[in-house]
Amino acid sequence: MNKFPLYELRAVDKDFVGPGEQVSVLRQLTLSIQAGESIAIVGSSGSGKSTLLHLLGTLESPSAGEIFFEGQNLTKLDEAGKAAFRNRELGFVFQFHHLLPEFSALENVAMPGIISGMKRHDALEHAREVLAQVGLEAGHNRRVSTLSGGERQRAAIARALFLKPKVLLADEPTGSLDEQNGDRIGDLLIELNCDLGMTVVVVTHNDVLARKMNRRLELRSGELYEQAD
Ligand SMILES: Nc1ncnc2c1ncn2[C@@H]1O[C@H](COP(=O)(O)OP(=O)(O)OP(=O)(O)O)[C@@H](O)[C@H]1O
Repeated sequence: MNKFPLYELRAVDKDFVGPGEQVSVLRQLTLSIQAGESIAIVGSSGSGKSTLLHLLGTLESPSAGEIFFEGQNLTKLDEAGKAAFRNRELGFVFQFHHLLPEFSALENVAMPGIISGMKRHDALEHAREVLAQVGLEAGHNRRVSTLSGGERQRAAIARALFLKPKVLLADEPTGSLDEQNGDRIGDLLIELNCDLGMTVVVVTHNDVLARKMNRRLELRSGELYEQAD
């Protein structure tokens, strides 16, 4: 067991500097996330949910404070170090899936493996297994442009899982889906959390999805509040 929390945020600020003004989005955030938790980040539009997710994903850097991952100070990493960290530990899922429409689901899912130097045959083989894990075994040879919204989001989750990340960071993963498909994606995220012990952090406006997670953190006026059940 690692004695450190998975994530630890210490007095994190995030400001954006615009023309003539500075917007203070996150103020003095303190947060601990343990391995195996499932967390929803909620709050009104513009409250800084995506910004917080981007900080956890090292896609943005804090303006002040520090972010640790298993005791390692992420704030001290250079760009190459951050990229290596993201590849090794994180899977990302976004609202609009960001798959390549002209390639098959299988090729899209195998992409992180092929990019990281795996043999194409092995990458495709593993992609097949991961697609089965997300319930998309039947659609793997179809081009992404022919898949439904729910199927595309499953493929996107499979791609995020391909390199076996410890953490899945999802930004509005059900935002472009109807209620039923959104619900299924929420169940899938919980399955991955429970069955694989993967830590899941989702940013969402979807209350049903948020309630599936075991912790809900609400951003209000730049501060974080733990919501009670
Ligand atoms: N790169 C940036 N440059 C300047 N301002 C930014 C940048 N990214 C975010 N912001 C600002 O920070 C604030 C928080 O944005 P963020 O996208 O994190 O909110 P959110 O809670 O995810 O919103 P939504 O629910 O609408 O997606 C907003 O006022 C936004 O305009």
